[in-house]
Amino acid sequence: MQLFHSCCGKGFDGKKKEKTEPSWRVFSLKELHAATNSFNYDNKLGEGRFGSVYWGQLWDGSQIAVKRLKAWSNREEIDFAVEVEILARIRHKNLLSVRGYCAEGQERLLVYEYMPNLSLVSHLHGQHSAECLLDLTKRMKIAITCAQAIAYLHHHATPHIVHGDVRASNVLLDSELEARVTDFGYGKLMPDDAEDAAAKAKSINAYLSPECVASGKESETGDVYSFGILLLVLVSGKRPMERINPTTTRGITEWVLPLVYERKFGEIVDQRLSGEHVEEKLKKVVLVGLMCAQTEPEKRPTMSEVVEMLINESKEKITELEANPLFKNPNSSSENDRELQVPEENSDVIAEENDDHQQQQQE
Ligand SMILES: Nc1ncnc2c1ncn2[C@@H]1O[C@H](COP(=O)(O)OP(=O)(O)OP(=O)(O)O)[C@@H](O)[C@H]1O
Repeated sequence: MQLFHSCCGKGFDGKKKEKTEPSWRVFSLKELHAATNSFNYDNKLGEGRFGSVYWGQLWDGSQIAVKRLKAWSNREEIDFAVEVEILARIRHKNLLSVRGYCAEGQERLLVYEYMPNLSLVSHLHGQHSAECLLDLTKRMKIAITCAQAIAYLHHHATPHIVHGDVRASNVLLDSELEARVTDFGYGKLMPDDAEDAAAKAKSINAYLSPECVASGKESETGDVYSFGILLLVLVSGKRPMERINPTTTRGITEWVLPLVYERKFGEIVDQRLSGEHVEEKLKKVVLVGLMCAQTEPEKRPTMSEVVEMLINESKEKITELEANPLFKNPNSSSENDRELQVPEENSDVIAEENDDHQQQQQE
């Protein structure tokens, strides 16, 4: 199908795009085979719910990541192309947009710019974690720029987009360790049979809000909840769900909240970072993370408000934030009991990032 072969440099409506903005285009299967050494196992970067990702290099030397989608072959080429084009038009400096796609025969592939520093997960818990490349400044910047990227999807993109899968493995890092949020808008692209698999995977996703788990539906407030968990993971270096004994797991909010009641912020902060200054700065991130991860969706801030809270440097703001009833110890007041849901004990799975497969690939 040649539908969009002539679209390079133009939007769907035919208007010229900014010259400086990298444009999307259609790739041929032959070109992607050549770039990835025929999807060689050695080129494989990892595997997610929707397929495997391969590193590749184009004829001009540029590096790409190619996501080879599984179970999409029944998706009509034209529907697929239209949906990809909508996603490809979403541009923000902290979003990793689709650079192009390939739809030939049974194959459906998405092409992205290659991110040499992989994902946030590999820096917090994976192959880069020992190097501790993410200092305080970088973590603060990642928190703010990710919030801005998601706020852009919610409030400024046309159409507005619910990310639906905000988590550390979907925050990729470029050569400067700057964040690029990826994997947004997949809900629209998915065929029905893949949706079931996705729903299953999501039911064990520790980033997912209680109402999204219950309804199976994505929402902006659900994204805010997931972003709250992401902030807590970023500050603490902990996983979103940890096994505390052979039969019990504990969600990150369940661990953080009692420490916040006692104002023991130093114990929450990743021990690889140290010092008073670090604790003070990251305190705000912890508080904002908990505000986002409240059980009741209507009590969560919007992503624009989250951005505002994160960039505001004033001490008064932090004091104001800290005075929120949410951070009062329920044992010292019967009112305003815990607003945050303490995740139920789960003896079946450690609902982590689904990143075990990823780490196996990378280590
Ligand atoms: N553009 C990219 N540059 C570098 N690595 C990438 C890129 N895109 C994906 N990866 C890596 O490929 C692996 C698989 O990514 P993928 O997005 O398919 O799954 P995931 O995000 O880990 O899981 P899920 O699909 O369930 O959200 C991950 O290790 C990810 O870090």
